[in-house]
Amino acid sequence: MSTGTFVVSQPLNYRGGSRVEPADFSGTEKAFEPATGRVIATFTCSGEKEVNLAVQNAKAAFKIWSQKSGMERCRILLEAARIIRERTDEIATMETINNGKSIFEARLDIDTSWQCLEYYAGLAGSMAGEHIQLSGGSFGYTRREPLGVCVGIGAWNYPFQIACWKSAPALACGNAMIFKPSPFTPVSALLLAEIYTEAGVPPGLFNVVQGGAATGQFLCQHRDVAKVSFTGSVPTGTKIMEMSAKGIKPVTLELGGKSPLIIFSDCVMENAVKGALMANFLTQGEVCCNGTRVFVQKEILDNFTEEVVKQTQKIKIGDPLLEDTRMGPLINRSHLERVLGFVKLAKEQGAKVLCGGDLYVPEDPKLKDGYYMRPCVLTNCRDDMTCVKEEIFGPVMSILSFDTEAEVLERANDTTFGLAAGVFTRDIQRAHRVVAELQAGMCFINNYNVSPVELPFGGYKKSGFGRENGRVTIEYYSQLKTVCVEMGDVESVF
Ligand SMILES: NC(=O)c1ccc[n+]([C@@H]2O[C@H](COP(=O)([O-])OP(=O)(O)OC[C@H]3O[C@@H](n4cnc5c(N)ncnc54)[C@H](O)[C@@H]3O)[C@@H](O)[C@H]2O)c1
Ligand SMILES: C[N+](C)(C)CCCC=O
Repeated sequence: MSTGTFVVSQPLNYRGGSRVEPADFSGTEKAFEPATGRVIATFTCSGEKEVNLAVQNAKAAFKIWSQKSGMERCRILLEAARIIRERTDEIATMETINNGKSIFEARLDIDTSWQCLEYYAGLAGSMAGEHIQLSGGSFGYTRREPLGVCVGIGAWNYPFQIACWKSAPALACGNAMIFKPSPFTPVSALLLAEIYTEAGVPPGLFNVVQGGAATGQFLCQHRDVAKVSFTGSVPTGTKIMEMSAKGIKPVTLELGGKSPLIIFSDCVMENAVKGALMANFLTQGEVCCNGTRVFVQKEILDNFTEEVVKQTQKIKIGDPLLEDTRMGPLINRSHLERVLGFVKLAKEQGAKVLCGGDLYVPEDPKLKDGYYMRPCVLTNCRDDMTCVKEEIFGPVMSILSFDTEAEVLERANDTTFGLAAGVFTRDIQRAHRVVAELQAGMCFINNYNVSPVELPFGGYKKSGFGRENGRVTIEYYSQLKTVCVEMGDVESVF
């Protein structure tokens, strides 16, 4: 498959074990190939009737799936993980075409997707309650039970990975899931649905409904939906929480960020520079946990900045399906304009552009309508500038200088977000002291944006709550039942 050739011809909803056209609709959407600006799919957004049908199917599948033993679920999830791994190139290609990220990166995303299924397959077999001895031979025990039909709502930056990070723990715990991708990236979740079916899940256990806000609302408000796991922006997260509050439904919110990356003067400079690039330019900077506020200790500011700019200018931008491309186009035209607008405002507010921050037009004529920009490094930044306070969600790094540990900690924490943070230093005591003070759910020491699925991921403050990945996520997709067993006679107080 090459850039500029793919079109979607099959239905994009998945219900009861196969692709279907929605029973009704609440509008239409177009999905693009960001590399060329071409429309690759025009699809109908699901209405209330389609959402009801998806819930009915999920409920029927839940009855079968929740009765299976953990080991039975484990085997099916392992088979799905195996198929994803085997089809990595095909899935990554689809992701690259619809999202714009480089094929090199998309393959890494698919790796953390099948690894997530493997990890929760392992936990499915070992999920267990407790036995508690009581007086007189009586006892109690706890059962970890599934919630029922869970809804997953995804963002467009990691379409396949988000679907896996939500569905793997949900299914491992015995739940069914209805997943709604972002209307910008509707394609790859269908591959996951087909893979689950091929691996042996009951029809209806994992369904895909397409659409935007209206479809999402039908899902969140449905009385038979037990839980909502959402990845997206803070404003939408607020609405999801309000809707869930009305139904007393548990929610997981994976929201935005404006994370600090702190570079102390005793760092290994080469690693710190690589870390800053990893923290800012993966997926064209469209990453929730990016460390976009790069605080650099004064003594090394000039050396660090010079090296970061040099490495940023070397990033190969272009056709994301080419093996040597490391930065593709942004998700769509309006987002590209928004990101360029942030750079313009940063300049007006006194920041200095050291490189990039402008449109990039690749030489290949088929890419001329794509949404490319050069990655940008800003200096002369102050904490009160818009580029330092707001989530840009594009390839824009803001460099700030600092003197002392106490000062940088105060400035790093001075934000309503709290998704991630990073520290580069050779001083092991300082590294741990600093991360203990950072108000962020995901902290990195001497690296950034790596994502082993064994580690819980999620935010503090307005970046959300609940976790994805790691053992703890089992608690977000299950509920605890306590059973108290009397072995003697009832001693009534009446
Ligand atoms: N913390 C994380 O793990 C994580 C990961 C990726 C992206 N993000 C965040 O996501 C944002 C970018 O993604 P986006 O632009 O797709 O976010 P968004 O909030 O616009 O949309 C996210 C999803 O919510 C749906 N939606 C929109 N309105 C809705 C409503 N009223 N009810 C129900 N569903 C609704 C959308 O259709 C989409 O599927 C950024 O802020 C980024 O930081 C967070
Ligand atoms: C895989 N990363 C880079 C840690 C991103 C996780 C999801 C955030 O947008």
